Amino acid sequence: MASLTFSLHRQQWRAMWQLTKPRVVLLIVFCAVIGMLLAVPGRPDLPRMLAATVGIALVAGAAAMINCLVERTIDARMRRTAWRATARGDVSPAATLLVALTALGLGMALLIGLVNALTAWLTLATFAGYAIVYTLLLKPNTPQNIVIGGASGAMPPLLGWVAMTGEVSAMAMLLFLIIYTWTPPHFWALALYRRDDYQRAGLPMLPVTHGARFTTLSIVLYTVLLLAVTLLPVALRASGAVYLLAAVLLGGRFLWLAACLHRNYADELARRCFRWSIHYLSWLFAALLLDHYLFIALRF
Ligand code: HEM
Ligand SMILES: CC(C)=CCC/C(C)=C/CC/C(C)=C/COP(=O)(O)OP(=O)(O)O
Repeated sequence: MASLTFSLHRQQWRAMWQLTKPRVVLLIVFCAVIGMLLAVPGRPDLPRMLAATVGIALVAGAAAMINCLVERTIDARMRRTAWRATARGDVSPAATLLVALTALGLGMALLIGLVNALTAWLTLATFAGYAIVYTLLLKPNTPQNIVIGGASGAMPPLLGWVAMTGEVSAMAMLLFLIIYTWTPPHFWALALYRRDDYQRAGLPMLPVTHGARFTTLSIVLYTVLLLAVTLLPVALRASGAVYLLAAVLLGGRFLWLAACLHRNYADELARRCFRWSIHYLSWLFAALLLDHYLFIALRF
């Protein structure tokens, strides 16, 4: 097995890297790091933070690789994913499994050895939630797949928080709740303009099972819920005016796009909505952090 890994060509390593879904993992890690920084009032413990960041990134990348491995036949049937090395057969399942398990092992070792046990076990549960529960059980069987499975995608800021404090707090759960309610509009916007892919692959995504009209309405409702949830940190006095302004402006644009999509569906608009979901989450978390540091600076 070991010689298998080392005999991979440079091109195959590049393909393996793509299987980790690097851009998704980047945003996951960004949210985890913000969870870490929000958890501590002053200067964070940098070595612990670095170990937690690399550990979470390795486990998240491993989860994405297992997802690509399990879904290689389905991926081959979809235009969006047919290029993946697992779907094309450019890397063998055994090599993919070995690299993923190595990343998982390294990530867990870092979390257990240099962070804390609670973070390590919660990260492992998140791995299992995505790579096994979502990928194997939920995704092929129910249109609520991402509503339930979204729980694993929502874990990163909570993991970051626990990495720095060793415990789960109300604010950590609130950060989880923000990503949890963000996930359905994020994914359904993409599933709408990719519905032919999902139909061909035989996956019961909401636009395939319930049609575009029901899906756009669901996006609007979840976006309203998201806007409400993002106001909770202010209601609980954990965040201030800068964050409030960002949450209202960013959420307002998300809701406006969702409403336009529901009123007048077009694939291009769904694509814009999906792209905005990513910018939205990035800016919202950046605003949480800015607000946190402004609060500290003004207090002293
Ligand atoms: C179960 C929950 C989720 C589902 C089902 C989902 C689904 C998807 C899908 C299908 C794509 C397209 C990927 C591609 O074309 O390669 C995507 C892209 C993306 N997702 Fe998600 N996602 C989820 C959670 C998350 C989370 C938690 C984050 C980050 C915090 C995230 C960030 C992104 C980013 C940044 C992209 C763009 C990737 C690129 O441009 O290559 N997603 N998502
Ligand atoms: C911290 C940690 C261990 C996190 C693991 C959780 C994780 C990687 C969540 C990402 C969610 C994601 C990439 C969904 C893609 O949906 P999909 O798999 O349906 O998309 P696809 O059709 O592109 O494969």
